Amino acid sequence: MGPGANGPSTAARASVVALVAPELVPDRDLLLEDRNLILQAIDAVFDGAKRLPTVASEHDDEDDVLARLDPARSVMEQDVVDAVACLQVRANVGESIRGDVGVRLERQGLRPFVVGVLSRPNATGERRDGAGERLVRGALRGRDERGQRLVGFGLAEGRQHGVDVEIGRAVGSGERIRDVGVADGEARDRGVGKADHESEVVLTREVVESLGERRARVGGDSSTSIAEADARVGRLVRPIERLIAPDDRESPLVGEPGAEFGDDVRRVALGARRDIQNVHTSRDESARLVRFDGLVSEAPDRLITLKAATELSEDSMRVVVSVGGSVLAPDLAHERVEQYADVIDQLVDEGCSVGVVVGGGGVARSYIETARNLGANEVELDDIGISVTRLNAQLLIAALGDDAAPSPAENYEEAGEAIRRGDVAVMGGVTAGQTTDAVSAALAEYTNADLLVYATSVPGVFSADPKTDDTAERYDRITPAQLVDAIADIEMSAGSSAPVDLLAAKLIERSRVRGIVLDGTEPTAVLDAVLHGEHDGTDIVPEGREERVDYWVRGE
Ligand SMILES: Nc1ncnc2c1ncn2[C@@H]1O[C@H](COP(=O)(O)OP(=O)(O)O)[C@@H](O)[C@H]1O
Ligand SMILES: O=c1ccn([C@@H]2O[C@H](COP(=O)(O)OP(=O)(O)O)[C@@H](O)[C@H]2O)c(=O)[nH]1
Repeated sequence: MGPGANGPSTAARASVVALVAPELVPDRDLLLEDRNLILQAIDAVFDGAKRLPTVASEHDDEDDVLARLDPARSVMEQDVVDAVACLQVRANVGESIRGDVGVRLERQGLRPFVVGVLSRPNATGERRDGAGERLVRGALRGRDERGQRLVGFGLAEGRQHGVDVEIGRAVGSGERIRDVGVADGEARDRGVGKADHESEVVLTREVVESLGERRARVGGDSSTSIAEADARVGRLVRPIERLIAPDDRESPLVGEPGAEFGDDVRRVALGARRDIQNVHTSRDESARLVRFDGLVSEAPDRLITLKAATELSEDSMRVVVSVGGSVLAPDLAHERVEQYADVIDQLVDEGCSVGVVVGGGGVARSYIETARNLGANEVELDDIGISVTRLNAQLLIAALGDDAAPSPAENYEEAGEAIRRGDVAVMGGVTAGQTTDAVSAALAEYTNADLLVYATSVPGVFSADPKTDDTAERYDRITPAQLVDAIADIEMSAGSSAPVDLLAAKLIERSRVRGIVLDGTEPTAVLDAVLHGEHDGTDIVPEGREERVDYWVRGE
């Protein structure tokens, strides 16, 4: 099914997907096709009068429920993607959305648990005349009374006057979550025990399971499950959840095209850099909003504009993190790898696009030494080193789960694609004659990264090797040219040690990316450096880049 085959709203959506992430278009089509199947399944549920109780929360519980949400983790966690449900509510649902849209995750044998409230049209629960389209969404996380984690993700779109479509998505552990339901606020507020409201849709576990089994083709030879496709589209829309507060009411973006949002034009995401001029951003209490005039006028529907606009967040900072093998897996302890995955998750949650390049560390050196003693030449030794870096990359991928592309990227193009898709790209070495330091610098250059962080086993770049020279002094700040000088004399053989290798330094010099070399033994050091610019290592500051004081993700 091609974009547009489902009428204007499908076309609009497809065009936005094409705008912000061209490579997702096939997935989107897949999703829509599957969504129709899901709809049919839902109809069958209705027809069979197999309705389940609507969200059974008492109104007063709401704040308590919301207070228990755990905002720190991402929706797309490895352990919660087992069941993905796409819900498409019947066409008339918008007519009756008056109160909140609730998502219920119900576990077998336990009282239904309302994970959260997706949105609230306005404070009084009344419809706003003439307010036009609105987007409601939420990422809802909580723990039930037994401490098990529940995650719900919902995206609903509606219009005040005759909704055209509503989409909800919920993600939960298949083990624990039996049903996923979306019910309109009126029904919810009444605490209806039986589903008797027209707009209620309940997707049973059976439906999820039967559809989840179905494999669908996505382009060429590859195939993917609904869950995979949906998770990918989920990552596309994830920035929306971050950008609009759950109680977002009358978003200024749902205003007149061309409305002013101040002139604090700041960072824009890759898509904006490529395609869109004239970006205005502003902040208000509840949301960070971005507007770009061109798209507003071209967009078929302002709702979609809102989606695209929020996608291109000012906070979308691109970071490449180089994690030395010696800091990622000094002794192959899983805890350290997990800590790094947590740090990367947090960067993603903060709105960063992240590429990670993983080194080979002591394991690579051991292999190289053994192979050298066996007579292997330097290129062969490098190839062995590369294999180990990729093994280490796989450890990190295992820890990152669904946030990461499933295998280490083999080249920069692949890594760049993964990043544009919204995945964390993880890679190891690529070619003999260099180290992963150079890979990181090249990836930063290729993806036009804002920042390149080297998490290594020394606390920065020194005037000499600090492990052998007591008089070595750490540079707080260094230009790429000075970096080249500082490391020019370090020997370059397979497995050799330098804070950053010479090729990397040259690439940094060429691309003028800002860099930091820091001690990555404590993974949170990377977080502080990226989010706040705080670290005890060495800043690599290309000439002419010193002025960027608003650089950090949290520009305080
Ligand atoms: N001028 C220098 N400044 C900092 N470190 C240096 C310098 N010269 C050599 N080194 C060595 O570079 C190494 C960098 O750490 P390494 O173990 O290679 O980390 P990673 O595995 O993170 O790449 C350290 O062993 C350090 O002793
Ligand atoms: O693109 C690459 C990356 C790595 N390597 C080899 O793999 C080893 C281990 O990688 P690296 O030094 O980056 O790991 P680290 O010591 O930084 O963890 C290097 O010494 C090289 O021999 C390579 O040849 N090409």
